[in-house]
Amino acid sequence: MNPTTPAAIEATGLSKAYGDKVVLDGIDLHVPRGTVFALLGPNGAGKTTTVQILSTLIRADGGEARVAGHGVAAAPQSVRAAIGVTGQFSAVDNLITGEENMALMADLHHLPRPEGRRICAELLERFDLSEAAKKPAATYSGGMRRRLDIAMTLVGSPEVIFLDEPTTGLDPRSRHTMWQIIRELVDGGVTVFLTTQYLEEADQLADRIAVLNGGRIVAEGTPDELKRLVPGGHVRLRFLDPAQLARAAQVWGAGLRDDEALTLQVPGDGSVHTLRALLDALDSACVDVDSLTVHTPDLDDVFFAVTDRPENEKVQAR
Ligand SMILES: Nc1ncnc2c1ncn2[C@@H]1O[C@H](COP(=O)(O)OP(=O)(O)OP(=O)(O)O)[C@@H](O)[C@H]1O
Repeated sequence: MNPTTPAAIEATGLSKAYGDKVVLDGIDLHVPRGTVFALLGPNGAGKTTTVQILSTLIRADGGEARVAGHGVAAAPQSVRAAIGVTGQFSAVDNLITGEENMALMADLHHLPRPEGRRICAELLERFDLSEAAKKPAATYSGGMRRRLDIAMTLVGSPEVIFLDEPTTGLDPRSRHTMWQIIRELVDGGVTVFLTTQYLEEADQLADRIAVLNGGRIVAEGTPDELKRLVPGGHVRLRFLDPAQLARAAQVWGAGLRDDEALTLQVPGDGSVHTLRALLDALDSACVDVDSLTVHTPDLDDVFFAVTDRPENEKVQAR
């Protein structure tokens, strides 16, 4: 990253409370231009609140933020001119057609009519909505509506796009289409700030991920850095009867044992070498294994590890 290029999003010490409830307790953010940043967190962690502050919809109680080079408090109009926001509550008007929704956005951005029409037609085509363009948005599927929402956002050629849970409720195919769209946006130089509850989504898309919990960022890093925060993988062995399980548990005192599921979880990275040693040891102890599954650490493990921590304890990813 060129240190002279200002970041797309820069925030220090952002705080926000509703009455007694502290929602954000001093969060710092740094999102370089042309990258995807994912903000993860459990329900109610403050993800939407963060997006609302950065997109000037609400004011922070404390701290500072700059988006696309403009202060959110000092120059909200300049921030708004440089960003696009698609949220859980989309801007799509269901009563009018896709094309009319797009034309409204072109008017809002004061685009001259012919240019506006051209841009809208191009975007409808790009998001595979040309055929449905003359139908009311109420007849669109969830995936089509999200695509229309993003297409509408792009009419204003934003530098930074906030996507608040862009794929919640979409089926796997529509979710993959949306991921592809997001990748193409970034290839085109846009910065994407994404909130999601889907760890796989952050893993797939984000250059950097921050996990918000209890009003603070409790972990931050690249997906790989975050995965390194949790201990290595494990192998889960399933047995046919309690006697076999008990015998195996004697071999691995340290394993995590589930008497109901008849499983024993033992540390292991799933390499052929480890698996061979494991099976040899079971053979020597005359233990029959019904099946085994290998589990390598993923973002789920990170998420549960860092959101289980006592509040305010930040884990540094390296
Ligand atoms: N206008 C408001 N008045 C009072 N409390 C609010 C308001 N807006 C948000 N909150 C509270 O702030 C907390 C954070 O909400 P926020 O919507 O930012 O969370 P989130 O991480 O986006 O959650 P979700 O994943 O469920 O969308 C919640 O406890 C919510 O109830």
